Amino acid sequence: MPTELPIRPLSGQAFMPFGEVIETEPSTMRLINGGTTERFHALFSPEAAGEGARVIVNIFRGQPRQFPYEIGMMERHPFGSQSFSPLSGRPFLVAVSADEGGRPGEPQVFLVGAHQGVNYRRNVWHHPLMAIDAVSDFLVVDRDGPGNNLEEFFFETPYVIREPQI
Ligand SMILES: NC(=O)N[C@@H](O)C(=O)O
Ligand code: NI
Repeated sequence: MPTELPIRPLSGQAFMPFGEVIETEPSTMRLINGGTTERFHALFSPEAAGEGARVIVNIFRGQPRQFPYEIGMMERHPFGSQSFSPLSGRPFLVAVSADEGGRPGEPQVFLVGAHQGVNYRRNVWHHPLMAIDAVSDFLVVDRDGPGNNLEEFFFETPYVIREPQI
């Protein structure tokens, strides 16, 4: 029987072990362009490890997940970070896990607001993109280069999440 996972509110604190929340955090703001622009500075630093690696910027167009949704697997990218910033003005879901002896522990699921993004630090277990409600575009900053940058783990018994209340 799949274990149901709660969907938690996202905060920088709660997400700290896994990466960064990309948002207009007041403490990061500095005025530029003669005071006409607020720069929320250095929210995270992309990681791209290995000879010949580079940071790249992509757009992912995600199909909405149907609920109840089974989280049957997690993945991680050993050579680089990966960030998702919504371009369609809709919230989305992320699931992350601590590493437990080389496999993901029980996932933690967060609802990410339409004006927030997340950056998964290098080698952090996460579930692939989970768009909700409608086809949604995301600006994705991650790593390109030689080597296999994808490790997947399939759970013996999937977890399940219900439709988030938005
Ligand atoms: N495979 C791919 O580029 N996407 C995943 O890494 C993901 O986290 O969505
Ligand atoms: Ni990924």
